[in-house]
Amino acid sequence: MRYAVNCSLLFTEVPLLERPAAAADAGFTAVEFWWPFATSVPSDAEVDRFVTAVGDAGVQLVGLNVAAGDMPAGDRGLVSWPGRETEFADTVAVIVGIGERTGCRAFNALYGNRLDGVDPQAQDDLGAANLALVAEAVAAIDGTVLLEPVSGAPAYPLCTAADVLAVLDRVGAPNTGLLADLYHLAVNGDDVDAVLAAHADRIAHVQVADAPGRGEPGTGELPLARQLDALADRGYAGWVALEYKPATTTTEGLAWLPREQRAAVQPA
Ligand SMILES: O=C(O)C(=O)CO
Repeated sequence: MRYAVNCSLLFTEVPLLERPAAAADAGFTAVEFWWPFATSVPSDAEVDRFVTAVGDAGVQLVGLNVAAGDMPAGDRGLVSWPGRETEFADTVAVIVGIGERTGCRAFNALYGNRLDGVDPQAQDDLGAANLALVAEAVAAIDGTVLLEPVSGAPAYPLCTAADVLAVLDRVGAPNTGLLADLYHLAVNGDDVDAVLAAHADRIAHVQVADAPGRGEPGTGELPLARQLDALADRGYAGWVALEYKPATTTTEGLAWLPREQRAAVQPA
């Protein structure tokens, strides 16, 4: 497996711009981030600092979340949020620029919560249009748009792999894929083994955490090692990102993954 580490949930002991170097020190060569800026359209200087932090650390950025609103307040994406279309288009332009400069090619576009008083059909119509927009934009850099089922967000409508695949089928863009977060899928009650068996070819990125608790593998009850083996057997050769909340410290929590398995090379 080719592992990457999510620097929005791990290495939070140090400031965000120091995390790529912390990941490199721990033996990783690939990182991913949730949207790393306070606003959907950061200044050029903020983008420069982020790109420089990744480059100076010598790690590869292999996944980046598109701006998703105020995540600590509960927002989970702008894709299906009427009234924020211009902001979404502007932030897409920023991710394309970051992709050009870093080589990042996978962009996780969180779909967005259902909104009080807004017709779900209208949200889904906008969601399809915005996903088509971001897919077309990142196609220019050979990028892929990831769509993810999320747990712990009661108003987020995409809970299962089937929910995500139905949206992607509607969008119809070739450069989209399922982000199979094995934790979110399991917590939402999806049949993860069946998803991996039926849809390995549509999985463009994988994330792992154990459940309950969203801690590192081994802290819960999920059969993650077996499921990753099943994915490999079915030809999945993409990234597996560690996207969990370390039970104690990041370093202690990494004991489950021997250092020699942390470095990765880019999948062909
Ligand atoms: O909101 C979450 O839990 C996520 O995994 C975002 O990517």
